Amino acid sequence: MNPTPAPFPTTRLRRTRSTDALRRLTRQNTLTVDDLIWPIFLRSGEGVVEPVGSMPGVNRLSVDKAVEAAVEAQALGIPAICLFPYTGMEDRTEDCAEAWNPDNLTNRAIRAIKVAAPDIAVMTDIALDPYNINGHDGYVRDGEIVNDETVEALVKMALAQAEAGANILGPSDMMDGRIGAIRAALEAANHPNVVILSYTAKYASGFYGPFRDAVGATSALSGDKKTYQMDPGNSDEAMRLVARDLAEGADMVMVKPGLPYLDICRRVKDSFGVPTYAYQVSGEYAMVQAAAQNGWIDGEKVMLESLLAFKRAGCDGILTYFAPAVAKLLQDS
Ligand SMILES: NCc1[nH]cc(CCC(=O)O)c1CC(=O)O
Repeated sequence: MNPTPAPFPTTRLRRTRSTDALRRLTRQNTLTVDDLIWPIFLRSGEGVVEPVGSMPGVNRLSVDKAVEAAVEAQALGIPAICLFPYTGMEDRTEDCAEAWNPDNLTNRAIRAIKVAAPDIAVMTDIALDPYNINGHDGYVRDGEIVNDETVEALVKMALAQAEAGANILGPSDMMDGRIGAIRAALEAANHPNVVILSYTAKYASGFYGPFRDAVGATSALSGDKKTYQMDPGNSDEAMRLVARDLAEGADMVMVKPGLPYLDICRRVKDSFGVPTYAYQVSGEYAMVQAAAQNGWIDGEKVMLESLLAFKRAGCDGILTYFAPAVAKLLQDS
């Protein structure tokens, strides 16, 4: 379809923009609370709400406070919450065994949230970085991030999370073959309905900086993640990754970071037509908040506009630290 507008003044494209009613009537994309996944940070302790310096408005929460957040999110109509543990050096070992401890921070939080807010979908992160002595998402052997051995550990981590009651597993590690291995293990362990939202096109990005502060990974990480996360120059490779992950049993796919990679979101949606998500990551959030705090932009407007952009680019939903703020705004409007 390629409509040819009649010449001016028969066609005046401003006509349909001239009133709020007409603008609403002709709007193609809208943002709703159903589009939101809220990432939260967990930490040990009780009654703890600890601000993350580089992410104004975001806190690390002890399990009891995370439960309160989940109850609030459920009441706001947010469909899913995503859990990330803050860990210190004492939680990190060479074998990363804490990652599949049934009583680790994430697994305790999943169980508590499923009791208090049973209707909200609980999503998790699968990667070894919170528990790895060197901060990498996979095992490091002689300076190399090894693939296959890491996948075996990721499967154990995934099963422990499914066992705790997680609804959506989010492998964020970018190892090859992990989706198929996790899917087979879930089927074998009688978890047929656990969803895999694969971090499929995850780029080696500078936009993850504040997140690494939030989870305590900044000082732990040695080197960079370029041998497993994608090169920001690539686009075709993302299509091959999506095809691969779908073939291995992913139910939903993700592009990450968000705004700088909207072209990838659009290509994925057009090429595959599958449930497609974007992660508006910590650095994107921090940029908006910092500029808003300085009075340089209208934070609320930019928040809504940036999230609507994901819908326009074809995304079915967005992981965003703005989720509760947006949900409240949408409720009031
Ligand atoms: N596997 C770790 C992980 N899971 C989500 C994020 C980033 C999220 C954000 O920046 O908001 C990262 C960081 C990384 O890969 O170093």
